[in-house]
This record gives sequence, C-alpha cells and structure tokens, in this order.
Amino acid sequence: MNASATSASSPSTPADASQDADAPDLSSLRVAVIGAGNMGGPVATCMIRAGVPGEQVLIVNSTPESSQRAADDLGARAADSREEALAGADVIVLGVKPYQIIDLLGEVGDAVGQDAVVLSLAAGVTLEAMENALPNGTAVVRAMPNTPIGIGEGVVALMSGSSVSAEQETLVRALFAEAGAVEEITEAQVHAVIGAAGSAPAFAYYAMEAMIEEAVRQGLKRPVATRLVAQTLRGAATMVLETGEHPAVLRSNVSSPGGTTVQGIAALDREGVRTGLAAAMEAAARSSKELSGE
Ligand SMILES: NC(=O)C1=CN([C@@H]2O[C@H](COP(=O)(O)OP(=O)(O)OC[C@H]3O[C@@H](n4cnc5c(N)ncnc54)[C@H](O)[C@@H]3O)[C@@H](O)[C@H]2O)C=CC1
Ligand SMILES: O=C(O)[C@@H]1CCC=N1
Repeated sequence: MNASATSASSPSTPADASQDADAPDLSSLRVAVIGAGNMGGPVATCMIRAGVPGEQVLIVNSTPESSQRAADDLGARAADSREEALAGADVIVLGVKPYQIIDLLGEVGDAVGQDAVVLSLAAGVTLEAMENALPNGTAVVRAMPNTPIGIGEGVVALMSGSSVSAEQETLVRALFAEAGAVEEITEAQVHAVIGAAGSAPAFAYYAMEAMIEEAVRQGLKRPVATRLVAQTLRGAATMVLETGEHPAVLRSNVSSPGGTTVQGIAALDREGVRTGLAAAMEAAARSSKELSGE
C-alpha cells in the first residue's frame, strides 16, 4: 500500500488471516468506527470477519440511538462517547461524509494514539489535507471501498500517507482480507477507481433495475425477473474473472449470426448505452476531482 505504487495489484484471496503465520494478530486489536453508515458499516463487518472481536469494534454515530442500532446490526459495541471509542484505538475508521472529515480530525487529533492508523473512507479528501489536520507523524490511510465488501464481494483500493509503516500497511490489508479484492493505488488513480468501483455498484443496480422492469413488462413476475437478471449478471461477472477472457470474446460466444443477441446489441448501440456508461464513470471521476480541489 505504497502511495508511489503505480498499478493495481492482484486481488487478495479472502482467507482466514489467523491461519497465516505472517498475518498480524487481529484478536487484540481495537477499532473505532466514527460513522458506521452505508459504507462504515460494511467496513466494520469486514474487520470483524477478518478476526477483530466485535466487542473491540466501537461505534460512534451521530446519536447514541444510531450508534446502538448500528452496533447491534454489525455485532459490534456502541461507544458511550467519541472519547471512549478513541481511547486505545489501534485503527480509527472515518465513515462520515467528506465535508465533515477535516473538522472531525481537528477535534479528535490529540486523542489519536501515537501508533494508531487513521483510515478514511471519504471520497475527495486527500492524504495531504488529512495529514495537515492531524499531529505530525500520524499514520493516515485512504480507502476507497464499495458496499459489496460487506458480503465479501467488493473492492477496496488503498493509499498510504507519508507516515504509514510497512507493518501498518500489512495490518490494513489484513483487516480487508475478507473484503473481496484489495488493490493498491496512487491518489492520482482514485478518481478512476471511484468510477470503476466506488460508485459502480450503483451503476450496476441502475442497469439491473432497467432490465428487471423490462422483463416484468414482457410478462415475468418481478421476483422471477429479479432472480434471472441478478444471477445472470453474477454469472457474467464471474466468467470474466474466472476465464480471463476479454468481455468482447465472451459476448461473441452469446451472439449467434442473425440471432437474438446481435439484435439486442445493435439496440444498445443505437441508444448510446456504451457512451452512457462511459459518461457515468467520467462524471463520477470528475466529481471526485472537484471534491479534492483539483
Ligand atoms: N456509500 C458508499 O457506497 C461509499 C461511501 N464512501 C464514503 O464513505 C463515507 C460515508 O458515506 P456513507 O456511508 O454513504 O454515508 P452515511 O450517511 O450512510 O453514513 C454516515 C454515518 O456517519 C454518521 N455521522 C454523521 N455525523 C457524525 C458525527 N459527527 N460523528 C459520528 N458519526 C456521524 C451517521 O450517523 C451515519 O451513520 C463518505 O465519506 C463517502 O465518501 C466511499 C465509498 C463508497
Ligand atoms: O457517492 C459518493 O460520493 C460515494 C463515494 C463513492 C461511492 N459513494
């Protein structure tokens, strides 16, 4: 997880980190999650699956009720206060909205332990901006995850700040061992990663919605249509990952000359779906750059 790494690494294999002799021991780790919502929640789930005991994952949300609800859902513990969560925390996950991050770091900086890792999930908040808001030498890692990490089928892209040690990098990777795939990227790559992974589940759900509704319009019952579409997209994605074939090759295997599929593909081209998908990813990347002040 080196900020100077230039290309994405191979996906990590989900594994029980405790079975690897070199893997860090996560059983005594303390994690504070400040903001366990749609993204902080799945991150906490990953860490618990990786081996951090749930009672050592302390949740702080915007209200005590919300902290308790999230902790109950995640099998974690609600902290009575932010101070309680931060005291002795080895890893501090920031799962609040991007606009809240710098103010939050200004408030909690002095409570961050010397060897603790601050792990931000926020889009568009740079390592440099976070390091400047914290005491000198604080280890800051940026993660760009997506929500499917909560079921072990997501992606987390990692970027390290200037004070992160090799051991801390190994620790963060171990915490995401059950996420699905872990990629090491540079901050320059994060905008593309948001388009391809961070925001991309929403693009996939959008496509699924459209396909399900059309299948319903064609006469299938909605639960049947949902199962068929979701399983087909899962199967198609798995074939790309498992065969290593280019998607265009796999597509040609479905496309009989003069058959049904080529008519469908021609319709997609006529409707501009390929350029629409590219535009969605470009818009997400542009928004990420704007958030970063680029
Ligand atoms: N939702 C997603 O798919 C992804 C989100 N992210 C990043 O994750 C971060 C969180 O986004 P979401 O989870 O979608 O938002 P969310 O609104 O679902 O969750 C935010 C959480 O922060 C809590 N919160 C708000 N103010 C707080 C405070 N002062 N102290 C403690 N907790 C507070 C809320 O109670 C809530 O649980 C953002 O920075 C976003 O850029 C990154 C990748 C993907
Ligand atoms: O929509 C957002 O801003 C966040 C970042 C990537 C996915 N969700």
